[in-house]
Amino acid sequence: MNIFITGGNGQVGFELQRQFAPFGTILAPTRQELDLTNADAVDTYLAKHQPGLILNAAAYTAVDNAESEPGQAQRLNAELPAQLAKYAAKHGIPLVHYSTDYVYPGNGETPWQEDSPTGPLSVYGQTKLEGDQGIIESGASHLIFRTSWVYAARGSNFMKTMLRLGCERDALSIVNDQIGAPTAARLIAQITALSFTVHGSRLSIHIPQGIYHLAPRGETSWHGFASEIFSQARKAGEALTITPESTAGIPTAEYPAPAQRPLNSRMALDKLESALGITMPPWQSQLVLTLKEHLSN
Ligand SMILES: NC(=O)C1=CN([C@@H]2O[C@H](COP(=O)(O)OP(=O)(O)OC[C@H]3O[C@@H](n4cnc5c(N)ncnc54)[C@H](OP(=O)(O)O)[C@@H]3O)[C@@H](O)[C@H]2O)C=CC1
Ligand SMILES: Cc1cn([C@H]2C[C@H](O)[C@@H](COP(=O)(O)OP(=O)(O)O[C@H]3O[C@@H](C)C(=O)[C@@H](O)[C@H]3O)O2)c(=O)[nH]c1=O
Repeated sequence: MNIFITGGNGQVGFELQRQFAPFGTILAPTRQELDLTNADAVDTYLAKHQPGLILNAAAYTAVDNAESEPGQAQRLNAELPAQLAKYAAKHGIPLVHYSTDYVYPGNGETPWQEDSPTGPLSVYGQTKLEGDQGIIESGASHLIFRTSWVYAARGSNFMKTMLRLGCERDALSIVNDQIGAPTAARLIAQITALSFTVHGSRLSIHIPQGIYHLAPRGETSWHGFASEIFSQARKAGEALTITPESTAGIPTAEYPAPAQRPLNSRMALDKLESALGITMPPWQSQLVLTLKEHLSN
């Protein structure tokens, strides 16, 4: 069976390639091989390769740039998922898609449920929400995993930015009033694989289809995440110029950016945990693993 992974070179896509390799032939074309902004090229690719499963890990993830490039974000985050879902529905194959905490409005302190009212604050969040809606409306067999604050040993992410700045700077100011859960890309791929069963040469979704929050347990701020990165990196022997005392927590208002971020990115995990019969690990334990992989590269 052909397993079509979009965004296979990204943080989540790369981990999906590793997780799903035992289950079929991985097709993960690079941007040069298949430009996903070209809808006709995507249709031609699907017709040629006839995948038995689609894992859509491609997205326009540059949150600030999306404000000035809404057309690109719309194509990647809204139209592409709907296009893939239309194909999946027509051919009776499952589709997995990844969405974000940025679809929620960010008010209050209560964790969002999967059916909480949405209210994106940014072009990125709005286009991602439209992607979710396009999949649900398509009638395809699907899983939509809403995750948050993704990081990995590869790609560009907050952990790697902090490790770089932590070796270059004496002091850093980091927002401490946006609260959420940093999620390792590897965990996302592992949970995705756990959601499938093997039937002969085919894979099928074995939990009820729909939207699931996918994040580790616990919560922190970006400042808390940075502090844990610095603390674990120091323990692992990294020569950092930054110290815990020189890392200041600041309100979002003091870190102006083109796109507004939600303050409350807490996401309830009960639906995923009960569907899979698991307890998600604490976010700190995932950082240990990812940092170890990064430092060994
Ligand atoms: N990063 C995060 O913090 C979060 C991410 N998510 C969601 O998780 C999913 C995966 O995110 P993540 O792995 O971090 O994303 P990345 O930004 O790491 O990867 C995105 C991938 O999409 C590919 N891509 C983008 N545009 C095109 C294009 N025109 N043609 C072909 N490929 C393209 C990129 O290709 P190339 O390698 O060539 O750039 C890259 O491989 C996304 O749906 C995202 O919205 C949800 C919550 C948090
Ligand atoms: C580098 C830096 C960032 N920050 C803040 C900015 C921002 O509020 C926060 C995180 O920075 P980032 O640029 O990683 O933020 P951002 O790109 O908004 O991260 C988001 O990406 C998309 C794709 C998602 O779906 C979200 O879940 C989330 O992970 O840290 C500081 O306060 N100080 C700093 O020195």
